[in-house]
Amino acid sequence: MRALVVGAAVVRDGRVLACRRTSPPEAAGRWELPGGKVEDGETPESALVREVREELGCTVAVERWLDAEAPIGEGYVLRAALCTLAAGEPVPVEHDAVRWLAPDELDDVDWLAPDRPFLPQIRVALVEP
Ligand SMILES: Nc1nc2c([nH]c(=O)n2[C@H]2C[C@H](O)[C@@H](COP(=O)(O)OP(=O)(O)OP(=O)(O)O)O2)c(=O)[nH]1
Repeated sequence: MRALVVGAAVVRDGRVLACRRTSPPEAAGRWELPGGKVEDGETPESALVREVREELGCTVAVERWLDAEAPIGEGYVLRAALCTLAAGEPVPVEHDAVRWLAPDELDDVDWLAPDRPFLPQIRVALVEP
C-alpha cells in the first residue's frame, strides 16, 4: 500500500498559499502545497497541522479533504485538504518563496505534477467558498 503525503490548500481572502521547494534538485523551484508524509500513529489531519507548523510556523485548521488522490512515484499518494489559518502568519523556513494565488493565477506557477489534479477543485473553492 502507498504511504500518504498530505498537502494543505490554505485559503484566505479568496487566495491559496503556494510554496516553492528548495530540494531535492529535481523539485527545487517547483511549487507545492505545504505538508509532508504522515508518520506512524498520526492522523492525516494531525500530520498536516504538524507539517505546516514545522514549515511555516503557523497553525491551520482542516476544513475538508479534496476529492482526489494523486500518486507520487511508486511509493506515495498525495491527498490535499482545504484549510484556514487558525493562528499565526506563514513564514517559510524550508521553502524559498510563498505566494497567495488568486483563482486566475493558479496556472502561473510550476506545480509539482501530483498537485495538478487538485487545482480545479481549489479554483472552485476560491471562487465559491
Ligand atoms: N509536502 C508536499 N509534498 C509533495 C507535494 N506534491 C508532491 O508531489 N509532493 C512530494 C514531494 C516529496 O517527494 C513528498 C513529500 O516529501 P516532503 O519532503 O515534503 O515530506 P516530509 O517533510 O515528510 O519528508 P522528509 O523529508 O522528512 O522525508 O511528496 C505537495 O503538494 N506537498
